[in-house]
This record gives sequence, structure tokens and C-alpha cells, in this order.
Amino acid sequence: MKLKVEPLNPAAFAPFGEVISTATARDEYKINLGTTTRFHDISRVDVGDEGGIPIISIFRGTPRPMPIEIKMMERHPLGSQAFVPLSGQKFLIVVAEGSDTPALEDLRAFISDGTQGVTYAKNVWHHPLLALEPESDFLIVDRSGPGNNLNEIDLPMVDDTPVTLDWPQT
Ligand SMILES: NC(=O)N[C@@H](O)C(=O)O
Ligand code: NI
Repeated sequence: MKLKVEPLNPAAFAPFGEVISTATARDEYKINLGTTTRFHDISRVDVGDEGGIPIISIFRGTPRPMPIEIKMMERHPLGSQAFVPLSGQKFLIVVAEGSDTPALEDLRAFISDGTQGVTYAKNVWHHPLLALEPESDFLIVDRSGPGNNLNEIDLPMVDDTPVTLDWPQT
């Protein structure tokens, strides 16, 4: 099965979480004597269940071998997880609707233009980081704390072939 890669946009991504960009701030105003613009309250961090705390990490991602195969998904039942590219790099996002076992038809794929990050809402199925450009860093905001915050699942194959991607025509 080939999964169509869509340009990332807030409306399309809304069932899965939030797009993080200067265009998606809930408010925007000047601070610091007008020298800085605050893009305020872009995305929410939802990590407090079962005593979780928010932490900031950096993931240094390297591209997956091409053609990228989508063989598994994961979710974090106790917290959201945010990815922000730190050097304007594009990256791939694969998510699935619903909180039950994801079926292939529930999968959606998006590509960030490099100015956009994402927050996966708590318990949303997603593929672990899919970097597309040579070794690039991502700021991560997610949860540290007790309890199991990771479910993983293998995806079915069709005719012994894993899900691959149908990239937009450039
Ligand atoms: N394993 C880990 O911390 N990262 C994943 O959750 C991911 O979504 O990349
Ligand atoms: Ni994750």
C-alpha cells in the first residue's frame, strides 16, 4: 500500500494534535521594548497524568533508508510529544486516527516545510521520528515520570509488502 504524503497544515492535522509555527500561535505581541515578537501559546504540553513532568530534549535524527517503509506505530498514553526542527529541516510525520489498533486505512502522512513542528496529542498513534535530511536536530518536549508511556504496534503488510510513501510531485 502507498500512503499519500500531504503538506502539513493545522486543519488536516487537528485530529492528531497541533502544528507548531508562528502562524499557529493563539496570540502574538511585541515584548522587550518592541525588539521581540512573542508568538504566544502555540501548543499545549499535556504530560501531567500519573505524576509526569514536562522535559525538553534534543533528538539528532538521521534519514531513514529509502524507500521509507512504515512497519510500526507507537503512542504515548500518558503524555503529548512535540517535535520542532532546529535547522529548518523538512521531516515526515505519519499518524493514525483513533485510539484503537490502527488499520492501514487510518494512516495519514504529512511533510513539514521545515518551519513547522508538531505536537502529537496524548495517545495518538504516530511513527517514531522520520528525519529526511542529513543529521539534523529536533527540540522535543514530552513527558518524564512513572508509569508506562509507550505502546508499540506492528502494522499489517499487503502481499508481504510494507506501507511505503507516495510523495507529492515537485
Ligand atoms: N523513543 C522516543 O523517545 N521517541 C519516539 O517517541 C518518537 O516519537 O520519536
Ligand atoms: Ni513518540
